[in-house]
Amino acid sequence: MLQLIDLHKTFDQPTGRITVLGGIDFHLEAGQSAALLGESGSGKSTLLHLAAGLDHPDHGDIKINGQSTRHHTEADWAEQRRNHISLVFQQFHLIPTLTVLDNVRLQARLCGRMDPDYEHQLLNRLGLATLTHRLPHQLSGGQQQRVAIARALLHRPPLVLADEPTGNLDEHSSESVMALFVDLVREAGCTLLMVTHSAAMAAYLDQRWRLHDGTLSREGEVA
Ligand SMILES: Nc1ncnc2c1ncn2[C@@H]1O[C@H](COP(=O)(O)OP(=O)(O)OP(=O)(O)O)[C@@H](O)[C@H]1O
Repeated sequence: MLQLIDLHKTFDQPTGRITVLGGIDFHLEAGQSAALLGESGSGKSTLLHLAAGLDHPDHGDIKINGQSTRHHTEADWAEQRRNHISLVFQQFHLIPTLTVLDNVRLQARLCGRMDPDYEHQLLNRLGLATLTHRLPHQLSGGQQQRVAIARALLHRPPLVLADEPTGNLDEHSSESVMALFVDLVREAGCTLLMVTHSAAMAAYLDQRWRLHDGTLSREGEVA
């Protein structure tokens, strides 16, 4: 489903050029979930951005569903994100002028995959059923995160890329929401790559990978 082949990424900084990803190889089968671990600054967000086409590698290839993205234009990537990839990032990127319900429906509408039954189920499971007419600023951080999750899953995208929120939610509520998120991703049959700082969360996923010194290695499989 998602394949990263010899990905290299450097950045120019005032002190010189730094290599963040120095030849990354990674493969995740459809329906599998993987945790991406690593110290702060090890390149986790960079890797996620490359996999989503929000930034591009110096060289290497990203294959999604077996298709190379090497020659993708920005329009191709936008189409890919609209139809095949959902992003759940630390900033929830809700539209402030739209209600909860319209925010939840946003991506499904864009790609023409509305599903009233699944929408009903998602809103209930995520505790949003009574909040559908509110605006994002009338929600807590945790509620906003759950809206972002519902929006990411309503159209059942083949690939979900997630950056676990750390700063603005307390550890307990963050972990319980992310555990529910992983359950929903599994039930929807999506493939998941998730940055997490939590060992408990990582153990909940099928695979664990660690970024260190520009290389990615797989850690012990979870039974
Ligand atoms: N656009 C950029 N220009 C220059 N340097 C960058 C850029 N984006 C990231 N970096 C650098 O690349 C390195 C990896 O950053 P990245 O955000 O991917 O790390 P991370 O593992 O996600 O960190 P954290 O866990 O703190 O979020 C850091 O040293 C960062 O300063």
